[in-house]
Amino acid sequence: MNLLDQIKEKAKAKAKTIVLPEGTEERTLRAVPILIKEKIANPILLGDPKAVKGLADSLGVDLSGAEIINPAEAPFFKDFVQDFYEMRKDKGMTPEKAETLMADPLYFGSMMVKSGKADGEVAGAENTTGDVLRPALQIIKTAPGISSVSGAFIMIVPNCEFGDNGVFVFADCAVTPNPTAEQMAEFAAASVSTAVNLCGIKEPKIGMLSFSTKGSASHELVDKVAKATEIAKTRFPDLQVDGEFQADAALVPKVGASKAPGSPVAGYCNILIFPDLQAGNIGYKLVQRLAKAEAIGPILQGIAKPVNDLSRGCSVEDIVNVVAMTAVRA
Ligand SMILES: CC(C)(COP(=O)(O)OP(=O)(O)OC[C@H]1O[C@@H](n2cnc3c(N)ncnc32)[C@H](O)[C@@H]1OP(=O)(O)O)[C@@H](O)C(=O)NCCC(=O)NCCS
Ligand SMILES: CC(=O)OP(=O)(O)O
Repeated sequence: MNLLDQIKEKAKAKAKTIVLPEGTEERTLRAVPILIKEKIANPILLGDPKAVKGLADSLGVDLSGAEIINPAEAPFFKDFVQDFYEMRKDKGMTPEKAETLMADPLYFGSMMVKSGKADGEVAGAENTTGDVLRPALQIIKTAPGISSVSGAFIMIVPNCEFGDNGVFVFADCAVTPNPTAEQMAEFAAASVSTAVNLCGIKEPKIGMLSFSTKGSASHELVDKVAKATEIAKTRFPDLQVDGEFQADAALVPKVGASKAPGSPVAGYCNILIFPDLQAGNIGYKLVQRLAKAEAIGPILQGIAKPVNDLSRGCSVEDIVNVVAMTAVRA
């Protein structure tokens, strides 16, 4: 059974409820009957039921079995507004603003997860990552002991001898534009949990990426990655992590042995931690498009309850996969 099928099987066993705030988005609607038929999750669509059903009918999509909730008309809407106001009043929130924001499906969806009315949330087929993440970060917040959320992609590269038989975790590809060395170290630790729990990778090996390998270049950007490597080794002594590495030194055994002799992971990395979001986001999209890799994510790591974003370029199948992943983590 391939990795995606394994994840779907795990999701089926959990039968979780996943809220999909983009209830009038075509690919999301097309994903719903697949989720129901394959019993991957119980989906809740947000939006005006008339508009949601109208679009579904025009697309020939059967929504039987899916719950549809119009945020402003939900019986618990006022409670959500009050809770959100209490949560944010020290940050300048007013009752009026809380009411307006809670009518937005992305805020309402995060509140459903926070309150336990849904086990997880998936959005981002039509909204930007920033708009999906902001309510999640404000309402659901980070898991205990974690200060920064990151976004990982599971990359399944066809015909690839590197990584874990072509399976990799890439991070951060979605959240923090310019992480500090401390944040990069946290992303490395969080990615191990994604690699082990979602990908079944038995020996996670982390490469901290740069344009330099073990001091081959001198620059403050390289210093940040070297520092992140040291912090990761000190703060998380069980991790198999090394750097700074160029991508070839991280991935290719021969190059790793020649550029970073003696490194326990050079040439064998299956988790790649990027030095900033430009590199991470560009890197995953290049591998996805040029190597025809399956890119599943971004999977939000370090958040207290599972919320996952989608790329606006996602397919119906991508939505089904990310919902399955979300259900497994719920
Ligand atoms: C993540 C992001 C949305 C943060 O939003 P923002 O509105 O610019 O930032 P703010 O600094 O006001 O943060 C909003 C809240 O999120 C929290 N936050 C921001 N980044 C965080 C992170 N990495 N981890 C945990 N919390 C974070 C802040 O602490 C703040 O919480 P508070 O309001 O309770 O104090 C923003 O950094 C972003 O847009 N990132 C890039 C996303 C993107 O375009 N990715 C590429 C495509 S996938
Ligand atoms: C993850 C990502 O890059 O999302 P989008 O393509 O929607 O910007």
